[in-house]
Amino acid sequence: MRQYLDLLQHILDNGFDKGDRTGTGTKSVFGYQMRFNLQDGFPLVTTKKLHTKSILHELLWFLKGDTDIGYLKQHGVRIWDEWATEDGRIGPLYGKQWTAWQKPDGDTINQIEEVIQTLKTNPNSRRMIVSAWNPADLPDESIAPQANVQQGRMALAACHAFFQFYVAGGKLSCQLYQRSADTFLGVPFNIASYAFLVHMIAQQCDLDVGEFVWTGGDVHLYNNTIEQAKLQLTREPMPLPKLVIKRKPDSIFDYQFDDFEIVGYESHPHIKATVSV
Ligand SMILES: Nc1nc(=O)c2c([nH]1)NC[C@@H]1CN(c3ccc(C(=O)N[C@@H](CCC(=O)O)C(=O)O)cc3)CN21
Ligand SMILES: O=c1ccn([C@H]2C[C@H](O)[C@@H](COP(=O)(O)O)O2)c(=O)[nH]1
Repeated sequence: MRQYLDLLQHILDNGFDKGDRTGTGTKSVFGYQMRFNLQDGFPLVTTKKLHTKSILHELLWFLKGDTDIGYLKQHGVRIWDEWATEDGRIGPLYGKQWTAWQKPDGDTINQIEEVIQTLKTNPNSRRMIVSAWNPADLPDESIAPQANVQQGRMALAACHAFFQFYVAGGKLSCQLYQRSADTFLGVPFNIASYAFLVHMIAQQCDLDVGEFVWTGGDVHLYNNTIEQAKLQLTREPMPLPKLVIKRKPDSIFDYQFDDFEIVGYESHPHIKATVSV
């Protein structure tokens, strides 16, 4: 994961000091791209230990169309706790937009299902896109996440907002546009999550995996994660692990946690950081 270390260094060298919604303050650059050839291994950061269980449960939760943190809590995943209402809701975020985008006529669109259908029938299409960026459901930045949810809006505006698939030479690639990127805590999760998703969709469509291209907008290191980023830069990356999917479920919506095994994940120790809310 040299690409990730290069990004940390790039922000330290070129980042502007920039205030932000959470009040923590950041070092920030605008626009950055990383490419991961998924044939080279599964892109899990190795210069700190990642909690893959949280990443995979979160993705399976999105695919369920679920926006209630009950499922995450049941599995001991706490990464959405700070943004949920007391009764566990985060509003119409990823799960809702991916699988049940609201149409004006009352019907809904399952964007994941449609993309898979197109991949199977017309893989040359240049329109294989999923958008979580639904302006009608965006929160008001000046009030708390929970207050937005009470008004029927997203707790946070979608960060991994828009992704596109591409097929060439029998391989499935995906590019994500992430409008806002917490490079220390969020980005390692986001890269691994989309890598899981590409493997799952490739299996469903009988394709090999190609590249995951990560494109970031406001790419920042919160000021309370700068020392942690520097510590990571003193560590040598290790060889990437491999992902094994043990079964081919009937649909993208039928995967279970136990279907996945990460083989050979070696990493340096975990590094603690406080998430900015
Ligand atoms: N500031 C901020 N950064 C984010 O990455 C982020 C948000 N807010 N809000 C919404 C979601 C929630 N996500 C999160 C939230 C917390 C961790 C986190 O604390 N990670 C720790 C512990 C992981 C665990 O317990 O599983 C880590 O060390 O990676 C990661 C992603 C990603 N998103
Ligand atoms: O999947 C995610 C979700 C969130 N983030 C980060 C990016 C920002 O640091 C915050 C969101 O704050 P905004 O003010 O809405 O930009 O969360 C992430 O990196 N990955």
